[in-house]
Amino acid sequence: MAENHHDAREATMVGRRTDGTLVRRPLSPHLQVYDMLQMTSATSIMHRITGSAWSVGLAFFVWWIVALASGPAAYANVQWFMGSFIGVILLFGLTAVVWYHTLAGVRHLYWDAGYGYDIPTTYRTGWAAIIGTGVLTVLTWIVAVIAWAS
Ligand code: HEM
Repeated sequence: MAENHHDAREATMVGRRTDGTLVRRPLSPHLQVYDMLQMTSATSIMHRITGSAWSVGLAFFVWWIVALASGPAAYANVQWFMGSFIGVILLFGLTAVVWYHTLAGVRHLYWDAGYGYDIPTTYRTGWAAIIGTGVLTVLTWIVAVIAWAS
């Protein structure tokens, strides 16, 4: 496995000068030189995915607001969909998406202030964002269900 990575890297490091002679030039590391998904890359990828998912989720929010202004029939459609099995799964997923993106965003603010760049801290804050997402998502739904039932 390690040898394959080495070969791939060697291959990309060889280039040609304008006179045709070979030259070995340094390139910044790319995907093929990493052994596995690490906390740094995994949390970064999830931040971008949740940012995109949040943008899509906003379309549902707009649907809800427009329906609210359009009258009872339009609003009933939204209520029906959001209360369906798929609607509830979607809203639950969106809750997790929004919490993760926000917590990872706060992690960025911490970095922007100049802290938390060492590997152990990166792992601690990464786990905090992941576990925090689970806890806050469940708490949000407990509060929502209590509010709905009362
Ligand atoms: C309506 C709410 C939001 C939407 C739709 C949204 C969407 C996005 C998207 C699509 C990206 C990826 C951009 C890219 O990779 O080119 C992104 C990145 C980012 N978001 Fe959000 N976001 C929202 C709220 C927030 C909040 C509340 C925070 C902070 C608490 C935040 C912090 C960040 C940061 C720091 C990045 C850059 C991450 C990086 O450089 O790797 N976002 N957002």
